[in-house]
Amino acid sequence: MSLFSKIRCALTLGQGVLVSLPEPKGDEPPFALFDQWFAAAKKCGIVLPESMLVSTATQEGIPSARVVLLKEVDEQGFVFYTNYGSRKAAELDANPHANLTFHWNILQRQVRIEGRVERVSYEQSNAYFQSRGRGSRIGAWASHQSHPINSRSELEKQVQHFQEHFKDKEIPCPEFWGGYRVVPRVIEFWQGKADRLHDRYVYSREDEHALWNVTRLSP
Ligand SMILES: Cc1cc2nc3c(=O)[nH]c(=O)nc-3n(C[C@H](O)[C@H](O)[C@H](O)COP(=O)(O)O)c2cc1C
Ligand SMILES: Cc1ncc(COP(=O)(O)O)c(C=O)c1O
Repeated sequence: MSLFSKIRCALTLGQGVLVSLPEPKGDEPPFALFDQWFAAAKKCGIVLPESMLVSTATQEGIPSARVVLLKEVDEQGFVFYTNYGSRKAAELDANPHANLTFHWNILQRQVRIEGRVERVSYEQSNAYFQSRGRGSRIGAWASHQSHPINSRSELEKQVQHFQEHFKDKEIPCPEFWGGYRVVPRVIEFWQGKADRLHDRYVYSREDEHALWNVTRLSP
């Protein structure tokens, strides 16, 4: 084992390369395992463990991907917040399917999630929006995300405009900003192991009312 691997094992208390994934049982849902891995990622010092790659595609199947932050997760799905006028939103409106990919480097873990996508309610978006700092709330109003802008000063003018507009007032969540929930149909857990002989388990279900199946995949 290389020095780097030894340091990594020490830092992560042997999670990752040293510990095999427990054999999953029959039709057990994958959420408990996701929670366990996410908690481990938060504990081991990874910067922004909640960052994930969101891949979308146009109706013609042309893909695009970008990093966003996971803000809520439960058995209903995985929620991130964004601008409903952005490129990703246009792609999701036309083709409501996405893939989420987490890579927790030091733990040698990857999780890939596939599923249909729906918008969360305005109430849910507003509840999250109100938890953000005032600057980020103004920023959301000021930015036409993914649209061309002539200069930074144009953006700053927009910021100033909304600072004045909302001076001493509550800042509501804009109708053009909110959450998307990815309702998982497939979740793959990948645990890096020595000699590239990794553990891979893929959980899948026909739809969100069906039971989960789990299968081991070759590395
Ligand atoms: C670490 C990190 C976290 C980010 N989190 C978000 C996020 O939660 N929501 C968001 O809209 N953009 C987020 N961004 C910006 C996106 O990567 C992207 O630039 C933006 O959403 C526009 O993407 P689009 O043009 O494909 O729609 C984040 C970027 C980074 C690097
Ligand atoms: C443009 C944009 N929107 C939303 C977010 C979500 O994060 P937060 O709500 O913590 O600002 C980010 C995070 O980087 C971001 O860059």
